[in-house]
Amino acid sequence: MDNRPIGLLDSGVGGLTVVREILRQLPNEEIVYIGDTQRAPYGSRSNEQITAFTWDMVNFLLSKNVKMIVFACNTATAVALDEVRAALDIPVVGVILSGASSAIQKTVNKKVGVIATQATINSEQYRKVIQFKSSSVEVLSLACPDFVPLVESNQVDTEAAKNIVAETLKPMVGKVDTLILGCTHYPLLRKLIQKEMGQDVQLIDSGSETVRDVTVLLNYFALNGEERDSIRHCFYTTGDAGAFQVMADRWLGAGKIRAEHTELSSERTLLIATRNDGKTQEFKRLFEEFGYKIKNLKDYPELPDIKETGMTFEENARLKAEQIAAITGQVVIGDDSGLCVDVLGGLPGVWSHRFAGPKPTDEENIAKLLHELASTAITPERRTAHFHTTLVAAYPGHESLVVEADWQGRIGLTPQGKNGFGYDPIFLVGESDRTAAQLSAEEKNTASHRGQALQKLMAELPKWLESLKK
Ligand SMILES: O=P(O)(O)OP(=O)(O)OP(=O)(O)OC[C@H]1O[C@@H](n2cnc3c(O)ncnc32)[C@H](O)[C@@H]1O
Ligand SMILES: [Mg+2]
Repeated sequence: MDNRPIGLLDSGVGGLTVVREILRQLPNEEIVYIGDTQRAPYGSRSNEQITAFTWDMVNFLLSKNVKMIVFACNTATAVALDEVRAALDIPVVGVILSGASSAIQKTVNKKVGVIATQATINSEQYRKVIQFKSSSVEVLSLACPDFVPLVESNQVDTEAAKNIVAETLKPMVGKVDTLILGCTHYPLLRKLIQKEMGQDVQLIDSGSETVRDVTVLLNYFALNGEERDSIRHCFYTTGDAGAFQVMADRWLGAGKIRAEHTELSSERTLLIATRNDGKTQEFKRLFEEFGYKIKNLKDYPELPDIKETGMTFEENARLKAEQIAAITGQVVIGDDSGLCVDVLGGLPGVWSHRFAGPKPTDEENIAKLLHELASTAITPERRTAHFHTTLVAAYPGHESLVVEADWQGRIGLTPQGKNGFGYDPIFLVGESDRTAAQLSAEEKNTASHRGQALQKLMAELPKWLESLKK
């Protein structure tokens, strides 16, 4: 027995259709619900944003001590479920598998339709699951981007809703005998959808199918709640609590639950232990994609200068990250990077910044390097080099997370290009004759040592951040 609540997340009010089933089928379970109404709809957002927002909701639910998380949102399931599930040690359930399985059981003519948001359709998750389980079933998919806004703005009973549903479903009508409502908002439009598709078409509510899986998991992991009087459900929205309440009253019955407004800490801020503006600019763009804001040491003038006394990139990155984390008590990302030229045995390497002296300009470092290579390395084959980045995420009292990446290229004969920083004007990328300083910021970030290292960091960071709570 376990009386902790079940956490449900959704981009808005759609997940209430799952709540209704939980209240009906699992009366001993307490619910904590978070709807990110403020940032809905999710369906037309990028995968990076959907994943970042989903993590905001997951972290919120974890702070409420939930025993299981239900993604009551197809879009979040399609895009972020696997990542979240791998990172957490409580059960995490999504809506897609259950809806797909039910459709396979119910179709007679083996033609199943899926209507969902653009992101869910793009992910092809329903098609993949259905055809993996039963390759003879044909799947017809249709994105309905206008449906969620209709529901979120409480317009389901209007003439406009009727017209939009009719117009949108045209390509689906007459083609299937079973239709998956692949978005938890859509059951709120059920009557209109049924009318348009015809009474013979079976509509599958993927959310309510999911509750069956929740029941199985509660039994399997012995997580069922006891019968008790003190059950208090908590419903939170990042948008307007009043508007959410109207939808909840209508869908669950008047006065069944009380909605509260909450903020999600979406402006997650990470401190990067650097004073280098060029690097900071790159980190800013890269981290923004994942929903993080960043600060650097210039935002904290009182912090000491950390001496880079290490002999390796990792030692230096650890020095910066771990010392600043110890002082500030927060998560800090440290980075040490540099240019390693093969014919110089890897120099300037960890000394890249101070290659030409204690406080050189980028031009002085470049001039010194070109001078070193002038006599020994004339042919392009003798001028091979790579940039290296080691990234360290540190938090006091915890093992740091370390990742690294290289970017291969050659050293040019003269500086070319104005973008980037440091040695970029003489770094010919790969086998090309363009320098890193001739690439746009996007081009550089996609390929560079720092961009690649950050991709690796982001793959592991959620799990590592989670481990800090233990
Ligand atoms: O220690 P912080 O404050 O982070 O700033 P820093 O400039 O000293 O940073 P590093 O110790 O990592 O030294 C990296 C040097 O290597 C060079 N470098 C690193 N990444 C580069 C890139 O993407 N493009 C060009 N040069 C780069 C550049 O000269 C940097 O100053
Ligand atoms: Mg440095």
